[in-house]
Amino acid sequence: MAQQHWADYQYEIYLNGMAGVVPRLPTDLTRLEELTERRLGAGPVGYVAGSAGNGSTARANRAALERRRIVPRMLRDVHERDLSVAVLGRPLPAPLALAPVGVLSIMHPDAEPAAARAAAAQGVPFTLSSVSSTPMERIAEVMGEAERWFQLYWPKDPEVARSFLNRARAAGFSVLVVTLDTPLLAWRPRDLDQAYLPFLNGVGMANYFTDPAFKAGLSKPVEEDLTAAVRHFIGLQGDPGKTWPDLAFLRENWDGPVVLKGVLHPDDARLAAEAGMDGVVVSNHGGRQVAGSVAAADALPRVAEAVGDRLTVLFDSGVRTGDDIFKALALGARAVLVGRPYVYGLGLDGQSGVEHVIRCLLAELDLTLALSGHAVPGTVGPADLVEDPVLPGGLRGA
Ligand SMILES: Cc1cc2nc3c(=O)[nH]c(=O)nc-3n(C[C@H](O)[C@H](O)[C@H](O)COP(=O)(O)O)c2cc1C
Ligand SMILES: O=C(O)C(=O)c1ccccc1
Repeated sequence: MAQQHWADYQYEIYLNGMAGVVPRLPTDLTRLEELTERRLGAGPVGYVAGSAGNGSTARANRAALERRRIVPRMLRDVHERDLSVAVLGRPLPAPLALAPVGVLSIMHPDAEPAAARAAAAQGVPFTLSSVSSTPMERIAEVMGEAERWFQLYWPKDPEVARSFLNRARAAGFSVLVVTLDTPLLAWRPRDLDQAYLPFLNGVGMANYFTDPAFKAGLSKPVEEDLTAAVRHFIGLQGDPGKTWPDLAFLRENWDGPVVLKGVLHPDDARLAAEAGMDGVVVSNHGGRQVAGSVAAADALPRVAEAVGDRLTVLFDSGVRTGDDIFKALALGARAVLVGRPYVYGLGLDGQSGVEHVIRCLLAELDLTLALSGHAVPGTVGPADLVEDPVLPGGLRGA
């Protein structure tokens, strides 16, 4: 893969400025949420920006990253840099993938295909949610050969689960990301206060409504009884009865890498390794599930220490800037997933908004590496960080 010079986005922006053109979206991605709040409808924005309980987990995610500070090193020849990494046997141009986010059609009519095209254009993996507004086969069409991962919400009916896995395989998805932290939806006040949940109107059901095994469980076609079809989805979706031995099903039905998303405890990471999994995503679902949960960045070093030599450790929840990615690498992640920022980019400017978000994150990461004395991600480690003694978690960066 040709090495990409991510920091060139900085030059490109200044050069465009000489022609009187400034970026359509802010380059400080922490500003995207506020812009989205102003420009998009209250229901969709509340659903995307909202989190569990009083929002303390989402704030803690930011605080745990902000509290850690980079200690730059000088005079280390950072002239030539290469951000590429191998993740689960896949060569990636940088330690970044787009996180699985459901129902993207509420943010932009171009929905998942726009985000998938943006990821493909930048060479970054796109992770398709089970609960997408576009069927997985359509994503395969728009992505061509580009790297794509499939996120499974493990349905109760094993025939539907098997069918999803077979379809994802046939559609060229390489890595299976199985989300464990959402067997039920948490208490989410912003959605509850507006009584807003997109999939109750059938939005985000594309994979289900095109699935033969799912449709076999309906007494009438979806077009004739949408309410019954949605009720069937709710009955299947999430299974709080599952336990670790059930993971054998995944190994039997997926021959590529399997990653468990939503692992926070080092003992769960060890159980994942014992179950023959290939990786974990240290994540608290962007603060959307357990209110009061440990911040994802605080859980990361202990998980990396427990299984870093056996499993691929990925990270998400709270990444907003290139220096956040640097910090996650230093805390033991091989690569990070980003959620809301790309969804805001999509909502504000479609495919080019998503590309802007990817390019900002990676330009900033490239420059942060260079200015901190690193030419490649692999040399970043715990010695590059200190914990800010004057910033107790939670006081800043919410
Ligand atoms: C609107 C929204 C929908 C999401 N849908 C899914 C989903 O369908 N499957 C999943 O595994 N995670 C889902 N997530 C969680 C993301 O994959 C990811 O863990 C989280 O967004 C990371 O935190 P961040 O938004 O702070 O980057 C969703 C997150 C958001 C914001
Ligand atoms: O809202 C979410 O965080 C999420 O993961 C989800 C769960 C069910 C359906 C759609 C999205």
